[in-house]
Amino acid sequence: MAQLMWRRELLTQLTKVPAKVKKKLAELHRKFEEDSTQASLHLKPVQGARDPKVRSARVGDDYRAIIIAPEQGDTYLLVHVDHHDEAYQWCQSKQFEAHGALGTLQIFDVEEIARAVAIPEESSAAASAAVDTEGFSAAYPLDSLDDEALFTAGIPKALIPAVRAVRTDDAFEQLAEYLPPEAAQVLYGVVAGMSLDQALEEMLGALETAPVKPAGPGDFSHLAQAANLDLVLVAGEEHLKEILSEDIEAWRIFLHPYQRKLVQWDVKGPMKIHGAAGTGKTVALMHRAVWLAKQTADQDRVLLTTYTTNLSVTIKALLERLAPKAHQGIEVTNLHQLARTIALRCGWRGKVAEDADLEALWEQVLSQESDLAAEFNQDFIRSEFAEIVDPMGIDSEDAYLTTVRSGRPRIGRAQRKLLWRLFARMQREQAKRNLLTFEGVVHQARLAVEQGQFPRYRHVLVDELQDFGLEALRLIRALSPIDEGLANPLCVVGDGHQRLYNRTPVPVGRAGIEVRGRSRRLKINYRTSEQIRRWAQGLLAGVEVDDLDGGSADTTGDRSVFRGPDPQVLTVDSPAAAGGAVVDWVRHLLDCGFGTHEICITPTEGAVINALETAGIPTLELLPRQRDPGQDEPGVRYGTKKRIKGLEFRAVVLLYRDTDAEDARERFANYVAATRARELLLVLRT
Ligand SMILES: Nc1ncnc2c1ncn2[C@@H]1O[C@H](COP(=O)(O)OP(=O)(O)OP(=O)(O)O)[C@@H](O)[C@H]1O
Repeated sequence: MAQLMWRRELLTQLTKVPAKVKKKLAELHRKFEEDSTQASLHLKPVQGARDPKVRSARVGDDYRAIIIAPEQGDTYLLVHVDHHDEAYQWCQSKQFEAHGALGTLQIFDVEEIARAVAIPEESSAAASAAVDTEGFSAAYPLDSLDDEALFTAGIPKALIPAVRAVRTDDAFEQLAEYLPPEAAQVLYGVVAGMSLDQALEEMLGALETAPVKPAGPGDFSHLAQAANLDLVLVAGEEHLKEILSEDIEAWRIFLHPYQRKLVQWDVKGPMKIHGAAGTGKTVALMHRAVWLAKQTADQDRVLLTTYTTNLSVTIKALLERLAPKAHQGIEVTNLHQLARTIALRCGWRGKVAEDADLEALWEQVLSQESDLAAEFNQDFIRSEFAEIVDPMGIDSEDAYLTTVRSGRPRIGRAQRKLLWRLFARMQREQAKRNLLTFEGVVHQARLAVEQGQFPRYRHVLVDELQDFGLEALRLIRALSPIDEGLANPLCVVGDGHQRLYNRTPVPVGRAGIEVRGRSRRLKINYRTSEQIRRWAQGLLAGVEVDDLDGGSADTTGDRSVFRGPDPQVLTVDSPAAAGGAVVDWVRHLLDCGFGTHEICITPTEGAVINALETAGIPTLELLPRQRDPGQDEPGVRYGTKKRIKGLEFRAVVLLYRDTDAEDARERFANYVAATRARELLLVLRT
């Protein structure tokens, strides 16, 4: 039986073609599955096409589908649909080849590249290759790769001379636009200083299986197993219907090969995925949850937990779309909800302390122990409790004396002993009133699970791990079957650049979650333009960012899949001036066709919101525990930087105070805020 693989870009084209054409495409697909002889399918060679494998099929009076017929095997590729003339024009000078080293499909146009960048004569390229491989000149990082290495990196043979001619970053950036995307990614890694092997592993995620190599450039039979960025094998009628439906988003069906490998990585112990904002971590985690749920017995439970409520609400809705059936087997919640449920089910009957409760207790404790308290700054006492004692579940002097307090001001043993008296008193006062902080509830839940009062899950998956404190890590460890030796017990995902709540990085290893050898980093940004990604990354220049397990996060080779305008940075001298600038900008965006729901302002600033309302532009506050209603409810969104975490918008206004640069926490928050923007970012400095 023949197979027909579909190219990702068809999805965007499908939104523009009439329903009749989509129906014809579905018929064509079915015919392939039934009988692929070219006579029955009426595939016609395209006159004058550079690549002899190009065929066209009629899908409506004036519409043609472009199909690539294999030279070996029985896998065909549906690569384009358009009006007759445009479709023929599109495929005229392109080549379609299965790459001999990577095993992926590559589409390239030598003529187009020659028009855009100068390609040297074969002979001079060969001469320069000979010089470089003998090590005489290594002026540009790519010089270290000879022709064979460039081929191994995924460059089609016909494009090797063009790559060899590159001598500067600008020339490389220009050429990279035209290279097959996976090859461009590998070369970006090399240009950033990686060895070829490293770049192949880091950028394409070679985990353990080598790609299946095609018998020749016209053999597409192994493409389904290759690290293709943009081909999908349609699996059955339902899948086809889904692809042809209006609202299919690319993330639901096209995973980056690295994401795909992580989704289906069968591991013996806990695993970790990290990566900067927008690199598709949540998408990979959701697909993994579905993959696990589909192979789990009915009685076994799968847990997916986040730190913030808003992200868990968003994930729940996305999972329903991703897997209408399998999502029912996945429990989605956030850490505090989870901990509270466990604690309540296990008999805890207390109350979670509000900020006001804690404030009143601190005042009491500090006045009762005024001599002791006078030895320290009061803010220091409270923050030491909130950031160290409470989240780490410290309940004895010994534990406090020996705890690691990374990121906190240094204090000696004698000072710790004095401080402990205050903390112990605070804990006693809480216990008397049956009050627990959120961290305290997490601690109770952890104890209950460890004592066997609450059943474990078969698979546990965690997002926003950077905000989990030590007790929270211990809780998720206890909830997963790590100690039972079962496969895929726990998958944790996070990003040290986005730590907003838990100030002190806690390596997962400290909670007994051993991920060595099972940790991978995603590098390709799908959300944000390259310009916004770089600007946001610049906000954290000089800040040490951790990899969630005691190492540092390496952003070498990080890239966005698309480019856009530079962020606009304006200085304003008052909130009223900021309001005026925002109104002008939003009006301009609305004129360009943006919906109000696609624009977001952060943090909340009354003068700006009033200015919009006064100008007749509706606004909508992003609320806790609620999903963004999307286009159903118009209004320019606004909310705190914490609230918009986990969301994304076409355009974002970031109200930036220059003093933010002095506070590491604000720098992280600004990074999170800026990386919510997909296309446009306006930064208003005050
Ligand atoms: N393979 C993919 N194809 C297309 N789009 C993708 C893919 N993977 C992720 N995306 C899109 O990229 C955006 C970011 O993805 P996701 O939210 O998973 O990233 P993240 O790493 O969890 O981000 P953050 O840490 O900033 O919250 C989303 O719009 C998502 O739909």
